Order: sequence, then structure tokens, then C-alpha cells
Amino acid sequence: MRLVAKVKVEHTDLGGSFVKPQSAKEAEVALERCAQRRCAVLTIGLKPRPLVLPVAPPVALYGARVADGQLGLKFMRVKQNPWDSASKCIQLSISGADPQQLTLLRDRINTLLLRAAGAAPAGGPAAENAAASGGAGKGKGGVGARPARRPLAPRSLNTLAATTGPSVSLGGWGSGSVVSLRSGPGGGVAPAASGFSLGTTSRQQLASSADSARSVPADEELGDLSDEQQRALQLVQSGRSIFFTGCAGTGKSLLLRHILRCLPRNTTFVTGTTGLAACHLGGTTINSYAGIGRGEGSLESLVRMAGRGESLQRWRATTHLIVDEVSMMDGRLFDTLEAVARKVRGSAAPFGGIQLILSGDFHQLPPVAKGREGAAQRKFCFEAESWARCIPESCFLSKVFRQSDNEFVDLLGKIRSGSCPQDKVSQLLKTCARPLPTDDGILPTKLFTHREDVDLINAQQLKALPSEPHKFVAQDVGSGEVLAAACPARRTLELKVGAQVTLIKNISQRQGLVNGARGVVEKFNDSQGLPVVRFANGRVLTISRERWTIASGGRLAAQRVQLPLDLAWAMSVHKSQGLTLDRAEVSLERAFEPGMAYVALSRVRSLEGLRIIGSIAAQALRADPKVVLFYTRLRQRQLAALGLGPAQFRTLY
Ligand SMILES: Nc1ncnc2c1ncn2[C@@H]1O[C@H](COP(=O)(O)OP(=O)(O)OP(=O)(O)O)[C@@H](O)[C@H]1O
Repeated sequence: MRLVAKVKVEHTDLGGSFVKPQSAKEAEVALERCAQRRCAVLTIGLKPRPLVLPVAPPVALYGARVADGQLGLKFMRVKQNPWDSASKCIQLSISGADPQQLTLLRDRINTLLLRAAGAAPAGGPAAENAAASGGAGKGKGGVGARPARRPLAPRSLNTLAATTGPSVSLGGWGSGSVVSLRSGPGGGVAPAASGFSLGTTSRQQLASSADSARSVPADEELGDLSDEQQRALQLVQSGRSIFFTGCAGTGKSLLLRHILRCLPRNTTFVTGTTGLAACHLGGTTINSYAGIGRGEGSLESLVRMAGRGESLQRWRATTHLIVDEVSMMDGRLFDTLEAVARKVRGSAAPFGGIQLILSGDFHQLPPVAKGREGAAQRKFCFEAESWARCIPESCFLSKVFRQSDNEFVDLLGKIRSGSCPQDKVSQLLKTCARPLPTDDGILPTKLFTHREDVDLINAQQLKALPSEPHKFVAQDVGSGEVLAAACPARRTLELKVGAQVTLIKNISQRQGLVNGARGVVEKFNDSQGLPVVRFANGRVLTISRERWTIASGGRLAAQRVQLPLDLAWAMSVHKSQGLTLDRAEVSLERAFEPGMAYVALSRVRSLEGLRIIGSIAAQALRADPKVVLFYTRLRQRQLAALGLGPAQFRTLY
């Protein structure tokens, strides 16, 4: 179908912000089948070159609306390169044509994309031609009909992102005779040189899903590894399954990011035990990777679930499986996964022959348990029957990087193992009772054990600021539920001058702008209204939008583009696990899990940055005896391997 209309085209830049639009008062808009590309294309007659959008995966439509005589369309282009760092979004506004024509156009685009994604009855090329030229989708709602906003079609979800390099954000909307876009000087839209292939086989999709889960490490600057970390990396490269562990701040997360860079892209899958842990690495939850839902039911039924479709392909394609924050995985789940892996892969080897790379500290937060009964039945991962078979190598990282004060490191070590004498605890409470200095205007983050305290404090403090609020609404693709559960960035972030904020993504390791770095909003810049943040280390930076991708079942389930900031007057201890905070005020009187006190207290770099409000609940200072025993044995094995005796324990660990 063809029509003539007023058109405005906008596209995103590397940070996900819309840049200078291109428009035409009278442009021809054509939706036609393109024989060369074997799909329908939407051509907008812009000058000097037309814009041609393939209406087929990997392009997906995630917003389509007819209102006030105007058709708004939002497309997202699927990532082609695993190291892509930009969001690729294009937004069209078409007006000045017959409103019924606009509605028809919207419906046909929807039909084509749904069909291409397999969500509509298959019609083959003939039906696709018909939809493009007007034979399908007739009469599906008129002007003002319900907006066709929907999550991305499943087959398009695996690899949303954009191409980096000189071409900005839209390179790849087409190739050959199809014009692709590149941001020209001044942010305008100009033709780009390179295109991309639209055809994706399931193998490619599978590969890209693994890739998408690995986009984070390439986006950030990583520091160098210590000798000890290098050795752990070499162990991974030797091909053996490994669990690496160590106190808080020994660089487990940093090491994981280095490891990711060394493993094969297409067959390494990155997972975490929680959505948050997975999201930090750009991966998926372990349950979702495995395709076993919540992991409940008989082994036979779980094997049936995992042994279908893409989950089966994923299991079979995997050579390396990374699981972060493994302390939060229940041992029963580990055994289940191990059995599923063997059955689905048809291999008797432990974990079906997959090389496992597990990371975590069992003295930090344990598997979630409901009530006292649940806690009593808790089974750690190392208690799994298959653990010893699957994990021939364990590696304890001993050098703490987060703190440099040896006395503080030693004290934290004792708290970690539940062996801190009461007089040391009292001394710590006394030392850390004083308020922290706030001369630079950066207030300490209050760490609470309960979520409701966190929300209340942040809302109250923001409201109390006299300055004008600035709202930043995320650009989301995919399921809002998935994003709410796993993405650290908020859907709507309200900031004001003077707001206390924390980075929720690593921006630069070398500059200390890492997940957890604290700052205060100084102003909003004039051009784009972005916040300018002064960090505790003195750096002042305009914060641009960042991208989070959430995978589910090996495919990209959702993406959020938002500022990498959160309000930081208060935060939950659970959310703080994995972070390095500059200043913290911890409240542990209501702590309810072993490891909670250790996680909270070990977030800061030094005692100077720590204040403790009130006392610490006794149970939060206890270590689980099973965990203590596990580490004692681990040390004994490692010392024996080094030919050392118990006297060297302290210096080594
Ligand atoms: N080799 C290294 N050289 C310098 N700094 C390092 C090194 N390894 C880690 N760090 C720094 O130490 C801090 C803690 O590292 P990281 O968060 O990786 O530790 P972790 O073991 O994952 O901690 P946690 O168990 O609390 O999550 C970070 O600021 C990180 O940049």
C-alpha cells in the first residue's frame, strides 16, 4: 500500500537518546514486498535518499499508535554484534493522510511482524505479499483503536542492541539497494556504508543469545588482574570446572569479567542465581537458562521441559556455563540441574560435560528461605550430592582489594567466619557510632535489612529537597515484569539538584566510577537535561543513558535504557551485595540472616566510611557451621597442595 503524508523520523544515539530528527512535509510512504530481501519493506520517501525499513526480524515493532490523525511507530533493530553498546531505536511519526489509511498501515505492519515472528498463522510469502500490498489485516480497528503496544516478538528478542564503531546506532537497517542510516555531522541522518543480513538461522540466534549475555564486559574498561586472579583465570582456561570464592572485595566479579573475555563467545552462557546478579553480567537467571521454570516437579518432568526446542539447543550448544552468586543457589537445584544436563545432553559426564565456572562466597547471603522452617532445611550448593563430582577445582582468592586497612580486613574476616569476639564487636560499634563527615555534600548510603525502610527514606529525602524535579522515564522493550524483577535501573527515576545518587553500573573501573560509586546531583545540563553528578572521588560527570539487557531462556526478554543511577539515601543489604560503597550507615538491629552483617559491613572501603546505627542482631553475626566447615576443608586442601601447614592459614586467608 502507498500513501503520501507528513513524516518525521527520529533515531537514537549511542546513549539511547533521540538525536536530531529528519522530516518531510510530503513524503511517499510505501509498504511493499521486496523480492530481493524476501520480506516486506516500509519505504519513506525522504530526500536525498529514502529510508527503507525491513518489516521482518531482526527489526521489531514495539509501539504503534494512531491518535489525533497521526500514526506513531517505534521500531527496534536487533543486535548483530555481541559487543554492541548502543540502543537502536527508530521512531516514525506519520500524519496528514487519511486516518483510516494510517490505521490500515499500522495493522499491516503489525500483522507482518507477528507473522514473521511466528505469532500469527503462517501464511508464507504469498500471505506476506498480501499483507504488504493490502490483502490481509483489513478492518482491524479504526482511528483511536487500542494502541498496538506489545512486547517484542519472541524471535526478535535475542539480540537487541546496536553496532558500535564509526556508524552511529542505525547502521544496518538495510543494505545494498536498501538505504541504511548513519548519524551524520551534527547528528543528522545520513546514508551508512554497511548493512546487515536479515536472515538468522536458529543456530545464529542461539549464538547471538550467548553473545547478548556477554555484552557487558566489552562495554567497560577493566583493570588488570593480580597474580592470584591470573592463576584462577588459567585454571578456567585449562578446561576444568572451577568454583572460585573468597572474602568480599577479593575481585571475584572483576575476575569473572576477565574470564568472559577469554571464553568462546557462542557457546559460553552467563547466568546468575538472582535476576540482579545475572543482570550485572548481562546474563540470565540459571533457571531461565535451563528452561526448567522454577525447578519444581519430578526430574522426568523437568527433563521434558528442558529437552524441548530452544532450551534443548541451548543445553546442547553449551561448552561453558558461568553461574555468579552461587551462594544463593539451593543444593537441591544444583543436583537437579546436573541430572537434567546429563539427560538432555545424552552424556554421562558430570554436568553433561559442560565446563562450569561458579563464583560466590558462601559466607555472604544464603539461598532464600521462607521462615525458620525453610532456613532449617536450607541446603547449600556445596552440600549437593553432585558437587564434588562436578567441581574438581576450588580456588580461594585471598587478597582483598576493596579495603586496604589490614586491621579492618582482619576484623571483617572474623565477622565473616562468625568468630569475632564480643569485645571486638563492641569496639567496632563504639568506633563507628559517630556521624560521618559530609563536607562535600555526599551523604552516606543507609543500608537497611528491610525493603520498606529503604523506599520510605528515599521518598522522604527526595521530597524534602526544594529544587525542581526532573523525571527520566526508561525506554523499555519487552516485559515490564521481567524488568521490574531483574533490572537494577528504575522505570521512572526522579532526580533533583542535591539528590544523593549511586551508580548502578560500572562506567570506568580505572576512574573509580563503578557500580556503587556515590555522588550528588549538581545540576542538569542545558542541552539534554542530563544530570551532572559530582562523585565522592571528586570527579564530575554528565551521566548519559545506559542499556541493560535481560535474557530469558537464552533469548533477550527485555531491555531497558535508563540513566545508570539510583537514589542513594538508602539501599537494602540484599541489593548492596556485590557493590563497593564509599560511605555507608548500616542498620543491622533487625538483621535476619547469617551473612547479612558481613555483607553490609564489607561494602565500604574503610572504617572512615562506615557508621553503624544501633547494635547488630546476634544472628547476623553468626556464621553457618556448615559453611565454616566447608571453608576449613577447602583451606586444608589448598594448604596441603601448597605443602603448607595450619600456621600459615592466617596469612593466606
Ligand atoms: N586486581 C585488582 N586490582 C585492583 N583492584 C581490584 C582488583 N580486583 C578487584 N579490584 C577492585 O576491588 C573492588 C572489589 O572487587 P569485586 O567487586 O570484583 O569483588 P568481589 O569479590 O566480587 O566482592 P563481593 O564478594 O563483595 O561481591 C572493586 O572496586 C574492584 O575494582
